[in-house]
Amino acid sequence: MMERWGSFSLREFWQTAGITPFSILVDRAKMVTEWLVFLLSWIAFYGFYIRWTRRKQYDAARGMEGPKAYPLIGAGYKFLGKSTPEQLHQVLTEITSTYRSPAAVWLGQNLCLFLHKPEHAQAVLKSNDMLNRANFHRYFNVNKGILTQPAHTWKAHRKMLNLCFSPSILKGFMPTINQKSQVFVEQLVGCVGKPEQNIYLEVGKWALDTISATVLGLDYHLQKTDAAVAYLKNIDEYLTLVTKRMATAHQHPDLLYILTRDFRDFARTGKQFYSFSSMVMDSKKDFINPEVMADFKENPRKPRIFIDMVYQMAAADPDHLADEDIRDHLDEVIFAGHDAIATTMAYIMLMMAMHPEVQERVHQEVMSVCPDEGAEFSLEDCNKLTYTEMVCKETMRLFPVGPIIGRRATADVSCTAIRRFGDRTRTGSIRRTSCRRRPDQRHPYSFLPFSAGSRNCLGYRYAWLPMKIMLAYLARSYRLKTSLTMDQLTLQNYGIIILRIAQGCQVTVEQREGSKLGR
Ligand code: HEM
Repeated sequence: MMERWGSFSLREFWQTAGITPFSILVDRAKMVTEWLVFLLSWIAFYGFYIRWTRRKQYDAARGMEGPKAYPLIGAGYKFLGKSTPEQLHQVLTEITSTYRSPAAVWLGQNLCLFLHKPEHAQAVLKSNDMLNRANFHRYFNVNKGILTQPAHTWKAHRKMLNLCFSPSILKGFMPTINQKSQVFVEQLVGCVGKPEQNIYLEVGKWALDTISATVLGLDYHLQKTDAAVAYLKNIDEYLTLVTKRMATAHQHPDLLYILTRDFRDFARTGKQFYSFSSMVMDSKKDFINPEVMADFKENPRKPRIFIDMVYQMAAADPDHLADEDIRDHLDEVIFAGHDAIATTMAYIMLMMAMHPEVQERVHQEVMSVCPDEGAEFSLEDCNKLTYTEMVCKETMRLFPVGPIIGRRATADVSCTAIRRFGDRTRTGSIRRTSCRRRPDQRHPYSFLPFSAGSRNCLGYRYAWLPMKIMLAYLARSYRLKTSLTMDQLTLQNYGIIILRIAQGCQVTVEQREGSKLGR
């Protein structure tokens, strides 16, 4: 009701006095109620929509074990405040050790199934409807290479890139792999007699040097210079930021992430991460000459080293394989290749240092196959190193560098114990294995260090060569020791897909009697 004093209304009088009149309060309450009704209807509608479009997933998850899920957040609270690699490892281990496979974990409104039974892993890895990587790979910000591509573009590329690790190519790598391992043991003389130290960086340099000189065909002599040190040191910071983002819900949307301080650090470390592939692409700039192009055209199925094959694919299909895509292919193989080999080798060395009797047996085997310190190992020699291979496998069983394989279903897939799960369901498969059974009684999918199925590790045949050869060179000339024990090791999970031992490769290095290295 408006009473007027001359030309001055009562409402204006109250407002001048700083008091809100009752009629205005009623107006506001009405407005707030209208907004609340709108918001609640919208939430109800959205909830109904989610429930309806994901009804298959809700059906599938019913009856499965898993942490309690709440509306909107699902079981996301499990990751609350758990954003460091150690904490992430603990959460993931807790989930897989508490709930039976397949365990249903709702992350927000997305259903993630954790499978850790060999039969379940087999059903997933053999299925043609499970060839897409899980969504969390997007946080690495590299998504057009062979490792991350969606299945429809990946298939043709993988068919070509399989040729890069054919027997004839691997045979051709042997002198370089030997030479790089020889450099490693020569450099290790510098660590003899020093107190216990983490030599992970040295192992990383060896791995990157070997990958560059073979898979990329470019020898930068990375163990003799510091050219790769910044790249290698940057990796953990980059992966820590990716891990934090994955475990922090409000950092998921790109629009919010770019406002954070972490984004600035991610951009900086990302630049360093891509610096290696930039150097490689610069080195290859003048590579595509008419002669090379003619060879690409005439021999499209000829086995070539990885980098040449990528350039051949780009020449054949320039519209779909631009410079950016070439860079992603290179970044992914450089990272997937060197990091997996370096971490696995570091753990094998640590395990040998912890188990002297095992180390002595490896030494004996190497000496029985190729005792001369200057002599190279052949492919036949490598095949004879059976005990050495068992030591590598046991280390990979205990510390698989890729502990989780994340895949996304594009159609219904059924496993023995999984009823059905539909589009957009994510599957995290944690590999836990048992060594108690006799090898012939074990399920073939109970030990998968390189995964299995058509999207398994591209470089698994190659990986065995540098690992066995470096280990043989090492065991021939050195003895490693450590004060660490198994229960002191701290496990970390980076970016959900990478397992690390926080202590790296903390050892003392002793030169064996009779070794002439550095003398
Ligand atoms: C000890 C050494 C290695 C281990 C334990 C390892 C393990 C793995 C695992 C578990 C995967 C995931 C497979 C899946 O999703 O099913 C993978 C993928 C891959 N690895 Fe390896 N890897 C190693 C060395 C290498 C090397 C040396 C290279 C290259 C030179 C390489 C290149 C790749 C690539 C390109 C993929 C993606 C394959 C695709 O998506 O088609 N890896 N690796």
